[in-house]
Amino acid sequence: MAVDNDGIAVVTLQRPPVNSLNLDLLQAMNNTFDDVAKNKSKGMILTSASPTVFSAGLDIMEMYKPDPKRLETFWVTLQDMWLKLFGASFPTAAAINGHAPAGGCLIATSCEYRVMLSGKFTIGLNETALGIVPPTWIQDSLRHTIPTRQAEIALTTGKMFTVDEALKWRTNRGAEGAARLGPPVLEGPQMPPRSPDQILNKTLKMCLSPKMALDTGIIKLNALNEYLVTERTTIVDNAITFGIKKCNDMDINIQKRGRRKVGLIDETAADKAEAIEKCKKFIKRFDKIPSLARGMTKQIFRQEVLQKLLTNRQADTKQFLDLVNQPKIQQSLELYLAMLKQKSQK
Ligand SMILES: CC/C=C\C/C=C\CCC/C=C/CC(=O)SCCNC(=O)CCNC(=O)[C@H](O)C(C)(C)COP(=O)(O)OP(=O)(O)OC[C@H]1O[C@@H](n2cnc3c(N)ncnc32)[C@H](O)[C@@H]1OP(=O)(O)O
Repeated sequence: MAVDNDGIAVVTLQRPPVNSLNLDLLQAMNNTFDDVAKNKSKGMILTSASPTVFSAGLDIMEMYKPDPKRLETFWVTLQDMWLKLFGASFPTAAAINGHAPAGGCLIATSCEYRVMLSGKFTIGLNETALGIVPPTWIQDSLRHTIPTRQAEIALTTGKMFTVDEALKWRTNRGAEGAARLGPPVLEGPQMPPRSPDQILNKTLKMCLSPKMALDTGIIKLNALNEYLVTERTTIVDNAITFGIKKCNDMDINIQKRGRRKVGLIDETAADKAEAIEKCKKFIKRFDKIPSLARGMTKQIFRQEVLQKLLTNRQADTKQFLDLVNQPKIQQSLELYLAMLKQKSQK
C-alpha cells in the first residue's frame, strides 16, 4: 500500500503470476483494508502489479483436493474481504489494469468506481459457463453495478465483457443503426440533404401558392406521393445524413448517444498511471462532502445486500463446502486446471 500526498491509498495486488486469490492474499487484503480505515485515508484505489491481469479470481488450488479446515477458513476470509470492501465507508475505486474474471470482477464491482485499461482484456462473472452457480452476494455485486436485466443475462450466460462492451451494451439507434440502412446519400447538386419537414413545407407552400392551378397542384401532389413511395430509402438516408450533420454542427456525440451503456466500468484509460489518476479524480469528488455523511449514506445504500450475507453466512459457507466436496466438482476443477496449464504452456 502507498499513500499519496492527498491521503489516497493505492493498494497493489502482487501475487504473481495472475493475482489468484488464495488464503494468504485474502488475509493480506483484509489487513490492508483495516489499515486504510484506521489511517482515515481519503479513499482507496485497488490495482495490480501484473501488466496484464488485475486478478484471475479465486485460486483454484485452494478448492482442488482441499484440506477441510483450510477450505472453510478460505471461504470465510473471502466473505470477510467482500464485506469489508463492499461495505467500506471510505471511497473505493479499481484501476483495472488487465483481465478481471470471476473473483477479479467481484473485487472490481465491490468498489464504487472502475477505470479499465483499453486493450484485449475481459471482465465478468464466468461462473455459470464453468457449471457453477455464483453465490447470491457475488450476483448482488454485479446487480448493484449494472442494470438488473443486463446483470441477469450476463450472469446466466457467464458473459465475459470486452472493455468496450463493459463500457457500453449493444447498439440500438444512432450512427450504427444508420449504417445498417446502407451508406447515406451524401450532399450533392441533385439531392441536397433536407429534413423531411423542409421537403413537406416546400411542397405545401407550392401547392398553396395562388399561382398554382388546381390540376397542376394535383399532378404535383401525385408526383410527391410517388416520390415518397419509390424514394423512401433515399429519403430516410437523407434524413439520417441531415441528422448526423446537425448533431456534428451542435457538437453532439451521436456515437455515444446511440449506444446504451452497460456501465460495468465507468471509464477507460490508456495506461495504469492514467487509470490511477482517473480513480483519484473520482475520490476527490468527495473532498467537499462531509465524510461521515458520505460513508453512512453509502452503507445505508448497500445495507440490504450486506445484511443478506451477514444473515446467511453459515448457510452460504455450508453450501460452498458441499459444492466443492462433490466428486463431480473435483473432477471439473482438475480438468479446468489442466486446461489452464495446457494454455499457459502454448
Ligand atoms: C472453476 C471453479 C470451479 C468450482 C469452484 C466451486 C465453487 C466456487 C464458488 C464460486 C466462485 C467462483 C469465483 C472464482 O473466482 S472461480 C475462478 C475463476 N477464474 C477463472 O476462470 C480465470 C482463469 N484464468 C484465466 O482465464 C487466465 O489465467 C487469465 C485470463 C486470468 C490470465 O491469462 P494469462 O495467459 O496471462 O495467464 P495463464 O497462462 O492463463 O496463467 C498463468 C498461470 O496461472 C495459473 N492460473 C490462472 N488462473 C488461475 C486461478 N484462478 N487459480 C489458480 N491458478 C490459476 C495458470 O494455470 C498458469 O499456471 P502455470 O501453468 O504457469 O503453472
